Amino acid sequence: MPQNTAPVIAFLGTGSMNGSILRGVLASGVPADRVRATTRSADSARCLAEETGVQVLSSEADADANARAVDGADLVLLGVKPYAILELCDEIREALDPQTVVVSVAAGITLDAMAEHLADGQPTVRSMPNTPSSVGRGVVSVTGGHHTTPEQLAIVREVLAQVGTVVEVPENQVRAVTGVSGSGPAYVFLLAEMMQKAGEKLGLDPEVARVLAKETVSGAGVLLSPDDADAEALRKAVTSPNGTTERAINTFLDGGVEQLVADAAAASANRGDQMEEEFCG
Ligand SMILES: NC(=O)C1=CN([C@@H]2O[C@H](COP(=O)(O)OP(=O)(O)OC[C@H]3O[C@@H](n4cnc5c(N)ncnc54)[C@H](OP(=O)(O)O)[C@@H]3O)[C@@H](O)[C@H]2O)C=CC1
Ligand SMILES: O=C(O)[C@@H]1CCC=N1
Repeated sequence: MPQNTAPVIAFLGTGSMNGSILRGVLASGVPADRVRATTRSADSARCLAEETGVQVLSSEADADANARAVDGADLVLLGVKPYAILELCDEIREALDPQTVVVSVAAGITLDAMAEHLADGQPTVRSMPNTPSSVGRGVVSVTGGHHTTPEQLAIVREVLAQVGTVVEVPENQVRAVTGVSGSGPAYVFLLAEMMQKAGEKLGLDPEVARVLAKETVSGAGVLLSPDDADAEALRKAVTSPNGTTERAINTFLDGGVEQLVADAAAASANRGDQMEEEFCG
């Protein structure tokens, strides 16, 4: 994306997720002056501005921070907690240009609910990203709203492609995306935490166990990175017949790990459904 024609992006609510996308966008070469951001507290605005060089406004210090940030923006990424998304739509509704595309990264907030809280015809996109976006290795789904043209969706895809792989899904599959990749990095980090604890139980020094667990998980992630990488083949390459790994893998499988992972992904997806009922009515 040529830098001088990069769309102007406003990140409203720039914490863990929107902050990851913002960092990924900047790392891809988009100049800081094409980006603005908001947070609630003045402290987090200051920290983010110092770290990134982006103009960050705080709603605590300026009640109009969000409305100011969307002025002249081509894209607006809503990254507050789900319960606050529709209120934020109300807040910025009058300040938005009719062509500005409003992208929500929130779990459990539907395109219909967003449309009800924005001006008629405002283009919207529902997205489900994940935090590896901060290092350009995110995976993110997009679903265009009723008033979003293919060209507008293409611009959103192009921006999000700066921070990872983009897939397009129908809205009824966002719950599944959430269960697999939105929440997914936490499953992998949990595994790393558990591997560290297992190492300690086996007698390793805690720091040595931490390094072994983290390097193993991140190294395995790198092996799985190429487009044609195959998780099953990579697993088999570690697993000698009647060797040590086979015993470990069988312990996982006999303990029901496959069902547990399916149940965990379904629990995440179901919580997304529940949030739709709670917040979108
Ligand atoms: N975390 C993740 O891995 C993922 C999160 N999401 C979605 O991202 C959204 C945000 O989650 P997450 O990033 O984890 O949450 P965080 O709490 O980390 O970030 C929320 C941000 O919103 C800011 N904020 C709160 N109220 C306002 C306001 N009125 N105006 C401007 N900014 C405000 C907060 O400011 P301050 O820092 O000052 O409190 C904070 O920066 C959620 O909707 C979630 O469903 C989606 C996919 C993955
Ligand atoms: O935990 C959550 O609700 C958010 C959505 C997906 C990842 N984090």
